[in-house]
Amino acid sequence: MHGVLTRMSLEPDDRLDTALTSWIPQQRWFGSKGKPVSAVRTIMRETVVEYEDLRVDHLLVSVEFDDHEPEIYQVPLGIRESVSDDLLPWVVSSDGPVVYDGMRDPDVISVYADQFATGTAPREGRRPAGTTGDVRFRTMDGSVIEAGMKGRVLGAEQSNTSVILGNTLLLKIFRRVNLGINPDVELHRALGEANCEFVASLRGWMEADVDGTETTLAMAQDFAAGSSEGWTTALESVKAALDAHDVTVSDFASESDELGAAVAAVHADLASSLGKSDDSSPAGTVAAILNRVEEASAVVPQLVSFLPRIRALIERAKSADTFSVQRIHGDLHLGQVLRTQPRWLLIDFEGEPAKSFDERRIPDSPLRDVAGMLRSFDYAARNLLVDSSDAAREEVAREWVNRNVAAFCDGYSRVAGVDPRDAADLLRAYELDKAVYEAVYEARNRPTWLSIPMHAIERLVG
Ligand SMILES: Nc1ncnc2c1ncn2[C@@H]1O[C@H](COP(=O)(O)OP(=O)(O)O)[C@@H](O)[C@H]1O
Ligand SMILES: O=P(O)(O)O[C@H]1O[C@H](CO)[C@@H](O[C@H]2O[C@H](CO)[C@@H](O)[C@H](O)[C@H]2O)[C@H](O)[C@H]1O
Repeated sequence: MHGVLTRMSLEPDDRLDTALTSWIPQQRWFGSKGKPVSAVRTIMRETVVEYEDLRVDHLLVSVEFDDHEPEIYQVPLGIRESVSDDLLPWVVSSDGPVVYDGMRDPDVISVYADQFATGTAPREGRRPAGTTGDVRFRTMDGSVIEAGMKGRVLGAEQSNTSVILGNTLLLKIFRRVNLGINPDVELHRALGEANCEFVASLRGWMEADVDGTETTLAMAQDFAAGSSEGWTTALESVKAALDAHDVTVSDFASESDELGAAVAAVHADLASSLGKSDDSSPAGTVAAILNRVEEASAVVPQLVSFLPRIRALIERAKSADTFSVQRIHGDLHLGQVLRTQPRWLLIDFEGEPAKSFDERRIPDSPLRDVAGMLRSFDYAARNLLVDSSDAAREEVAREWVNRNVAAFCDGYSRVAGVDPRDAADLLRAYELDKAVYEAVYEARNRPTWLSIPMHAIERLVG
């Protein structure tokens, strides 16, 4: 263990809770978009440091709703008398001292970096406040995290907030906090034990006991400097193909083949570290998929007319052969893979944000991850066409998808020894499940992209 945060006396702060009630729902990482928040209640508040012009408070808040269970979110806050213009977009409240999203301030990021590296010892000129708190910083055996690293928040915000420290580490603060060990830490640790070369090494994590349960708050792993996101490189290839009306001009197929091989290797390592069972029956899996589809129809009414055909597809998948289940990635898509010079890396093993940790730990078929990637090839090709109805471009997009799906499955089969296309009905059921999940995601977050999964659902149900 390398350090503890210090705790300030926990004065109730109703005004801050009120400000957070309107601020949190506007954040990209807020998972329950569209559901009205009734209140925000601070459940843990620890002052990390307090010195002349900056105080850093680490907050866990319970976001409450009228019609469903509360959700816990993590909000590292910077507090200053006044802030520079670049921090203005991140202000939570300026009623008194200015309270803002600390992850946008390099000084606040340095405070966290130092807590990771140096434990309780404050840097010169910084005065820790209060008594010892509950947040703990852990490092993997043999990993050294140096003090004094500077950091910056990584580009676009996603489900969580990631910061690059010293160009060597990536520190990800989980925004939605579920009680327990985050699967991202759990699976990275298991893959490290299996010496898997297709993930970045886990170096450390931050945790606290929340409601008496050891709970992951953040994780630090090697930063793959100079890597490119699979989504970005795939889009470049699609764009070149569409412009030239030729899928071979900027060929992505060899990348897709290597990616398939990398995903199969990660699946093999997860199975060797955490086990696998070979005779799962499809009945439970497909029943769960149908259940999700029916729930999703309440959020996306356009799904209702597809329900009879969806039920027929699910019925066919029920009679599929038994299949293997094991721990998998759970939310695999082109935004979850990084191309480094020698190889692809898989990132973000958190699983599907909408599921509880217990649900994410249920062993599942590797076909779910394969289906996630197949859906992502379709996304890459189609998102450039959402506003057009040009048949020739649509044809090129379709060819691009077919070519890359085939290459991915070829690469996967070569390493896994089984071809995912041989389990066609189950694979289709998993693709449908993902497309329905995406329809809900797009309806809530990017309604102009809803047509992408809706087209796929239409195609999948035939
Ligand atoms: N180890 C890494 N090295 C370099 N960049 C990374 C690494 N891990 C993640 N990233 C970048 O950070 C972004 C967010 O990471 P991710 O784990 O997917 O977070 P989130 O849970 O917020 O989706 C990724 O899209 C990728 O660009
Ligand atoms: O933020 P996460 O990585 O946890 O994933 C969520 O957001 C993704 C979008 O950022 C969403 O992915 C969908 O859009 C991607 C393109 O932006 C595409 O590559 C994926 O195939 C598609 O599913 C993901 O579903 C959601 O969980």
